[in-house]
Amino acid sequence: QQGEVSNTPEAHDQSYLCPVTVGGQTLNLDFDTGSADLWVYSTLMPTSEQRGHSVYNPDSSSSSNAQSDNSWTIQYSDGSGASGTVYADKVVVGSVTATSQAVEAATSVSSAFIKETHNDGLLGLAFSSINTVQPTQQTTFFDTVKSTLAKPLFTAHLKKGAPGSYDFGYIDTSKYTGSITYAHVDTSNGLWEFTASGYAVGSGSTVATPYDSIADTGTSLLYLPTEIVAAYYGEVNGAMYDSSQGGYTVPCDSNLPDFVAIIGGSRHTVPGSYINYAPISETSCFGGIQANDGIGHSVFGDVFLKSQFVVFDGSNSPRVGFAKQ
Ligand SMILES: COc1ccc(CN)cc1O
Repeated sequence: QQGEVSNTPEAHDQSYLCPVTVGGQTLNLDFDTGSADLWVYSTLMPTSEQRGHSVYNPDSSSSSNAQSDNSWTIQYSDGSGASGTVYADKVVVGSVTATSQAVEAATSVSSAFIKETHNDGLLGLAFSSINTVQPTQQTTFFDTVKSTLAKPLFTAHLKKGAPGSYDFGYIDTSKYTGSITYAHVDTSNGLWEFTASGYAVGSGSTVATPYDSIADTGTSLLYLPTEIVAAYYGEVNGAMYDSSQGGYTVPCDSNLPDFVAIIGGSRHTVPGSYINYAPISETSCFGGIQANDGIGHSVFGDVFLKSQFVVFDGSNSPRVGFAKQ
């Protein structure tokens, strides 16, 4: 099988949500290549926390089966989290169907999620080795359906301020220009982890330096080594590290330089305008490039990914591919 589902950006392209049917009930989920749990808002949560969301009601699904011995709890790098119980149910993404997918029904979610009123949960697309269900670890939607897909891959086509798509099982050549360049993925941390080999700022010269990175659709910004971040903002008049904001800010009227990442031996360019992420005040804007301190690797999040067509190849030698949109 193969299929396509649309994604729609939240404000500032902070996240991208896709309609998914779970036991015949449609929820809008954040597809996250940085985690491996499919969890949903549910009727098991306090009613007040459900308000404004579409929720999964396992009792009203004719295809749900409680996995009563299993539970889950997840913490994300931004400090948010959720926990709950587990059901097996039918999950449909576009036209791709998992007849019995582990659906992690939330009993509790952290305040950061409650604030995202259109987000009804996450669909993890990292490797199942980091799924949090205990005592019996479960597979991601992609791993559940992979053997039934025409090709064992999915693609991400995220756009700046406009709907895009995720495709499963095929590469739509109309969604990119030029060629796709691939980088080998190291799956030992359960992530789409690769090594970028250099960078350039604007029209500046290319600096060859390897940096361990992940492709993460569930992270909004582009997190890079501190020396690369300093080199970038060193080219921006009025840029500053503002500890009260927790990162670099730029004047909102800046003409920001492009950022070029060298991956798979090719140049992949983020337009400077994508690096003006969101206004903080009348004149100050939060930078879309921030330091990766404390994360342990660089994170190619939506600020970068929305300039690319990205292939997540789950074959026996996993790799990520990037092409210009
Ligand atoms: C609070 O919102 C989120 C927290 C964590 C992730 C996964 N990186 C996605 C979210 O939308």
